[in-house]
Amino acid sequence: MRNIMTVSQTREADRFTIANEPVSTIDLMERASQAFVQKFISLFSDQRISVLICCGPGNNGGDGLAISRLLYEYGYSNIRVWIADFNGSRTDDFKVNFQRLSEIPIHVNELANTDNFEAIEAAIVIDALLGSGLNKPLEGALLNLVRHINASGKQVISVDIPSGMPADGNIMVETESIFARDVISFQRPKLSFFFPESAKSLRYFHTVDIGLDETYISALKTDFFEITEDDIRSALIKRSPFNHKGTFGHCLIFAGNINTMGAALLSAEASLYTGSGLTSLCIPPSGLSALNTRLPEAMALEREQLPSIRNLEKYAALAVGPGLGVGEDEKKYLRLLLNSKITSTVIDADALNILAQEGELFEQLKPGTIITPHMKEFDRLFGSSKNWWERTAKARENAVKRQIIIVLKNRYTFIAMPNGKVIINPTGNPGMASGGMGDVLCGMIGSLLAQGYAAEEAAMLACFLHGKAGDLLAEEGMAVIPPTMLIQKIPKVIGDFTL
Ligand SMILES: NC(=O)C1=CN([C@@H]2O[C@H](COP(=O)(O)OP(=O)(O)OC[C@H]3O[C@@H](n4cnc5c(N)ncnc54)[C@H](OP(=O)(O)O)[C@@H]3O)[C@@H](O)[C@H]2O)[C@H](O)CC1
Ligand SMILES: [K+]
Repeated sequence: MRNIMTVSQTREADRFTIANEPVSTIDLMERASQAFVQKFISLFSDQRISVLICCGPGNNGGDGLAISRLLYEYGYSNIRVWIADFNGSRTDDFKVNFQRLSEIPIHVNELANTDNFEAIEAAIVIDALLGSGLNKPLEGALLNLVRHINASGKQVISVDIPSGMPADGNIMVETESIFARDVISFQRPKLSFFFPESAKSLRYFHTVDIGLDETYISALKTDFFEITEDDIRSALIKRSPFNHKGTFGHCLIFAGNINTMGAALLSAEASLYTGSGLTSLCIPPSGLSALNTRLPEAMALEREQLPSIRNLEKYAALAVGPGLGVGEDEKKYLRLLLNSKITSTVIDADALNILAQEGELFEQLKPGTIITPHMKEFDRLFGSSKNWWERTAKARENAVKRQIIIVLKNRYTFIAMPNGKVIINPTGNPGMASGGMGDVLCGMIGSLLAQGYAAEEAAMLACFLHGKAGDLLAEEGMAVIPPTMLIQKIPKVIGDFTL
């Protein structure tokens, strides 16, 4: 896991690195600027491109000045610099870089404290106005400059973070900032980049290593972690020669209704392709011929038969909810299943909507149960929130209080764990935004639970592999990814990490 630092922890890591490496602050700034420039060159290799670098008075601006000099040294000659120093005091390292820049022929314009800014001619704007030192919302001339840059329609590349964007996740609806196409962020992504409200401030982010002490950083106590490929490699168990279908468990999926049988089929197919030894799908009779035709590997269990089954614990895991409906029969059977001896459970979609209506059933969830709400389902369960920061806080609080795992689905899914940590899944892409993707995820989680993975691991693995399968398809040129196509990719993704 890669821990995500807060701004104050980044400052601590700075201080530790400066004292212990040791390295001077000005050399660290140079290193950060070099790292930025290397990434910039990989994005824009044409040295004739015109670049305007907008610098504030702090160290973010100091980076901007160093970046201007370095770009010039790398052959980018069409460079101009604007300094927006409206009332802030210049930091020492800003002053050093200002002096260094004066020794090379780059046009520097110190902007007056006014709202009258000249038109931006350059093709690219590098935004080094404010970084992680932001301590209040933008206002006055600086806010107008930010609006002027945004209105120019030019491609903006931000240094460390879009100016005006708070870094630690609590982004208010009214927050205004630079809108950057790319952000080149130092050492770690900022927590805010993973929150949906970040969409108004940036499109892509890249993280560059500036040589802060990693041993120190990984020992910092943080609440948010990002899943890495190494985590997946070490968590996924390789199959052994003497394994048999019994080794990989039996997943029972309770899903589907007359008009939403497809959701049940998607979950069952995802369970099969994720590797459970056996998959049974519990559906109404109207879905039986579809199941037998489409998924010969899966077994059918008619819904009405549920009460007569004495040994439900033969199912190693239970996945409930996709396309289920919220009628009285569904409520009755859901209650029966959640009260059964099956201990590994994932609850999705309509089963969550039933829980939102049946408070006492929700209160009785077994420890280690996984719930997978999207935003609307989450708000139905836990009440509305004014922003994602508040919603995430509620997810953490409830995961701890109820000792359950809450998979709060989004572009970057947040997995709130019973120990209070939030695990962020980095995989996935906009091509996956279609109905049915959640049903696939639910089937994958059920399958991993059936195979014996602990609930925390099953949630983390399923989210990562699900997004990764989508990413592989995107790399193959798929702009739109139908869930059935994603399912086909799951065995390959698992193979990439285990074979
Ligand atoms: N380890 C690293 O990641 C490194 C990062 N570097 C770069 O340093 C910046 C952070 O630099 P810092 O000087 O701390 O802060 P900023 O440049 O972001 O801000 C400067 C000052 O601006 C004032 N401020 C804050 N909010 C506003 C606002 N809304 N409007 C106007 N002015 C504002 C504030 O000063 P005050 O006097 O108001 O307190 C800030 O202090 C980081 O982002 C990186 O780019 C290093 O270069 C290398 C190591
Ligand atoms: K910035």
